[in-house]
Amino acid sequence: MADSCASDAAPPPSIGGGSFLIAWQLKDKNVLIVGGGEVASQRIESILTADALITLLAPAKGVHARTKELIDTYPSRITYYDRRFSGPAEIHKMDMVLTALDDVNRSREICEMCRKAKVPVNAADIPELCDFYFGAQIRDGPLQIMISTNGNGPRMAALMKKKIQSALSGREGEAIERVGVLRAQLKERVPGVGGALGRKRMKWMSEVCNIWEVDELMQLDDAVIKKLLDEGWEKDCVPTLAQLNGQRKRNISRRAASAVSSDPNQWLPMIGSFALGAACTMLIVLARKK
Ligand SMILES: C[C@@]1(CC(=O)O)c2cc3[nH]c(cc4nc(cc5[nH]c(cc(n2)[C@H]1CCC(=O)O)[C@@](C)(CC(=O)O)[C@@H]5CCC(=O)O)C(CC(=O)O)=C4CCC(=O)O)c(CCC(=O)O)c3CC(=O)O
Ligand SMILES: NC(=O)C1=CN([C@@H]2O[C@H](COP(=O)(O)OP(=O)(O)OC[C@H]3O[C@@H](n4cnc5c(N)ncnc54)[C@H](O)[C@@H]3O)[C@@H](O)[C@H]2O)C=CC1
Repeated sequence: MADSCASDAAPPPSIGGGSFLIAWQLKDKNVLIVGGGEVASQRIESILTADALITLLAPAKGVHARTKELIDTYPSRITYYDRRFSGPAEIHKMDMVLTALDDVNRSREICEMCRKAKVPVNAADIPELCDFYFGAQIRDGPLQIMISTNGNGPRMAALMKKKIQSALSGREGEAIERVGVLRAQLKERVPGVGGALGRKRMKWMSEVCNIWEVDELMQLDDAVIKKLLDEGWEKDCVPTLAQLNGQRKRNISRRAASAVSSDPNQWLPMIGSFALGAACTMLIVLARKK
């Protein structure tokens, strides 16, 4: 009986086949990089962006100029050893291991050691042994966009990056930084986690982000933030920047603000019906003229 039920049931919608995208917090964590070539230099730069502590193992004669420059520039972040990888003891205190070697067998061995020690590993030359992949990156302050083709076409990831970059103004990072400050000050004003208050705070923050344009969010300095919290949060509404600046006397209500802000599905049909109505009227007028 149970079997026949199971066979009648529709198969679940396909959901797998991707990788898990996360923003890994590596600050002050230990990352081992084995190899010092050009690929290693790119790895070092990515890892430095996340404020990790790097241990670098590579014989000096194979160290790329850019790698050398990074070692010299960030001595407090990179501990460099002029030698080869020696064995499993190297990975024990590590939170992450990266290999960028011209020796695929050694790379494979290091991956196996890491798997045994349950330390996440990326081998630049062996995708099938990687616990995670690097991706093309767009960075603008706190805004971080990673493009991954899941191992299918790294060059395509670089090209997609250019496309996405051209759709951005370059001001989003600063706007997001200001939103971060507003968010922190709101939490300071109304502390607490979860519950009805948490829901109200989240709804209000979402509304601000929906209504205010990127260029307006950039103007959220301390004075504007205070005003927005006093005139908005405290009065249970989300005024626009123009309204905050007193360009219109009356604050729009929270409901009205939502109606303006929310999705175009609400107002596009209205514009459509209006246009259709206007077109019909014109046709009637023209027909009458004939
Ligand atoms: C699986 C992965 C593992 C990992 O490195 O984590 C991997 C593996 C390999 N890449 C190889 C080749 C190239 N890699 C690039 C460039 C990038 N590769 C990156 C990531 C990744 N590369 C991971 C998957 C990411 C994804 O699928 O999205 C980027 C996105 C990020 C970064 O490296 O930081 C960075 C662009 C960043 C930017 O420009 O912004 C270029 C182009 C170029 O240099 O311009 C080429 C030559 C052209 C080509 O092959 O496309 C080869 C040798 C293949 C061979 O021997 O034929 C292997 C090994 C293999 O595939 O066997
Ligand atoms: N994932 C990616 O995006 C890409 C991956 N690759 C692959 O990445 C690997 C590295 O590429 P490059 O940096 O250009 O190579 P490279 O030849 O410039 O550098 C290799 C480095 O590994 C060091 N090394 C070799 N054996 C070592 C050991 N046992 N211990 C410590 N260091 C050791 C060398 O001294 C050298 O510094 C290659 O296998 C290449 O196929 C290449 C291009 C892109």
